[in-house]
Amino acid sequence: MIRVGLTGGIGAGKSTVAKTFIERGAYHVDADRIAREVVEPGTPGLAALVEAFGPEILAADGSLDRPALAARAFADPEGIQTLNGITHPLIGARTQELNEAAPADAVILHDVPLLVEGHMAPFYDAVIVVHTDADVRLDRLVNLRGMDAADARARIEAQATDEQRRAVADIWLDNSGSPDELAAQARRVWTDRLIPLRDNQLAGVPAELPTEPVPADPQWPAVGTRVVNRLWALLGGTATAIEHVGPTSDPTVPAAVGVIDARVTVADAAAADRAAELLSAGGFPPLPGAEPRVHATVDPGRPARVRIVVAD
Ligand SMILES: CC(C)(COP(=O)(O)OP(=O)(O)OC[C@H]1O[C@@H](n2cnc3c(N)ncnc32)[C@H](O)[C@@H]1O)[C@@H](O)C(=O)NCCC(=O)NCCS
Ligand SMILES: Nc1ncnc2c1ncn2[C@@H]1O[C@H](COP(=O)(O)OP(=O)(O)OP(=O)(O)O)[C@@H](O)[C@H]1O
Repeated sequence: MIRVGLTGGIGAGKSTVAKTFIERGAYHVDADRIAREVVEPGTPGLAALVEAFGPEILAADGSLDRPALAARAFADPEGIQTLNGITHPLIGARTQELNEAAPADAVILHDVPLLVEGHMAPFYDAVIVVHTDADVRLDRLVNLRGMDAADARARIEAQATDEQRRAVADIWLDNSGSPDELAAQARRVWTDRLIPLRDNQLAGVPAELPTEPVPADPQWPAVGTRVVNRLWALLGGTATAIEHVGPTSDPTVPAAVGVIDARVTVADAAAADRAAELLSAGGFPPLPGAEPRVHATVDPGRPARVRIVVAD
């Protein structure tokens, strides 16, 4: 199974991308839907919201009056913090249950608006960001969805910036064209990236690494940072240091083979064995034909090789 995070600012077009993947068999875990489940009538989540925001957030039938809560919660940063403090742990727990129920060959699509805000990017095999400029989103939310303009603005303000999303995006989908164009991009990502990634992970083999030098890519340091962050998420305390090394980490090289090389330092041989297991389970199986303790990614779109070294 692989876990793919899908995110984007409010109204960016995540639904179009999710629909395209679901039609192709993705196992959809939808944070907005879970957010509704955990505050249904009779839940501890709804009781906690009423205690924090008052009984005015309830409709006549006892269910949550969502616009009433939105008006209170998004009015100031403390309100947002209170809302998130109540709902996010409940959403996290339910998400975990759904992930555990996914079949072994699943492409789990975690549709989560606040992925960047929650610092969750390193916990996915791939992060997809759907991008639309904020002024276009505001226009669509107000004119196509009938959303209150002040509410839409407040949510955009409460969310991550484009720059923060770009920093974590393994795949960037631009939705400034038509919905059909966005769906076409999503179909290519599914076929050319996600399915090979999933199949490699199931087979326990890395994606083929390039061998020919190419002109230096200014994105290499940023990709290196993402790979290092992913490795920390996989290895945690098993590693003592994780670094982007080799030619793609050197901003002065004019050309290099486009592979992100990472070095994972561990304290002893037992930790090296543990790191190897964690890497294999997390999408970095051993690289066939290489010396022991050299692994490589299953992702064909982000070539990366990892060497585990035991500290002197
Ligand atoms: C305040 C609530 C009741 C308003 O409900 P409403 O039906 O108007 O919106 P809905 O839940 O469909 O969310 C629509 C979009 O608003 C944005 N949004 C929702 N909650 C938040 C938040 N806490 N911070 C920033 N943006 C948010 C997201 O882009 C989301 O996709 C609701 O959004 C809520 O319970 N939010 C807290 C849970 C949460 O953070 N959900 C986001 C996914 S984890
Ligand atoms: N390329 C597009 N051109 C015109 N309208 C679009 C386009 N993409 C999406 N929309 C419209 O913009 C609105 C927001 O799109 P959508 O619901 O897909 O975004 P979303 O990211 O899923 O939203 P949310 O953050 O609320 O979950 C919808 O009304 C949708 O029909």
